Amino acid sequence: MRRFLIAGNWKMNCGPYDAAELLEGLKEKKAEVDENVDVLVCPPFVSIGMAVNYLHDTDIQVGAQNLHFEENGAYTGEVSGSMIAESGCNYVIIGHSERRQYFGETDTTVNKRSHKALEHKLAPIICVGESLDQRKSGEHYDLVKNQVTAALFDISKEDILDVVIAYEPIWAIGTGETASPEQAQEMHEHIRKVIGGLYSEDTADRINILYGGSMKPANAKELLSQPDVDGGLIGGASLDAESFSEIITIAEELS
Ligand SMILES: O=C[C@H](O)COP(=O)(O)O
Repeated sequence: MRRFLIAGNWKMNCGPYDAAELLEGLKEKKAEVDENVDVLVCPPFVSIGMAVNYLHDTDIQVGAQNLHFEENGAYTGEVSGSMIAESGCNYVIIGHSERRQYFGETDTTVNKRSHKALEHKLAPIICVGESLDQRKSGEHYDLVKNQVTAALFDISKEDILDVVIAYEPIWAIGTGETASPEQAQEMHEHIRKVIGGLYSEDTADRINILYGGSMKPANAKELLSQPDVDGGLIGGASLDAESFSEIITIAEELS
């Protein structure tokens, strides 16, 4: 039985002071969360330590937004999986389209990072999704299939159970334009079939597939009601304690 995962990706927002304010608001509204819903915030690296300390007495977990695929060494500006795990995180976002677009992330590095995350018992939230042009030209299903297949290369049948996939159509990220519930469901079902083909149907049934792209309280119910939508990876709306907690409440009501 899958549980909803409501994850906030803060992106490059909220240093420690702003993070404290945001988490204070979130704690007031949602320190306790229904047992069928997992809640996660992914602050920038500099705010992770503070968030972990701040949230230790709540049901809210903390994750990172990226990790390096090497263990340690001369990689100025990078942060390793062991450092993230040691900081108290249990999830890490990998392959977000913004990293693919601005920082040269490829399917190969997404796969390497996913292996490294799993090695450190961090659940990788692997992001996939198409651009508007790719959707218009009808290549979105193949593209997402290839992204998922490449990301999961050589991941064992045991480790796959800790992987989370986030479907984030690039055209819906930060644009206010959301995939319709039908579009989200179709792609999530497709992703589940791809995983079923790579592993087994039973395994695919156990994997959480999140939707990301302008999810907010006004559209969360419809999106989360789709049978293959198991939660959200939420950008803008996670920066507002009220909106984020409203989405959590919607998930609780649906679970
Ligand atoms: O990781 C989160 C996604 O990029 C969605 O961002 P958004 O909710 O601001 O559209």
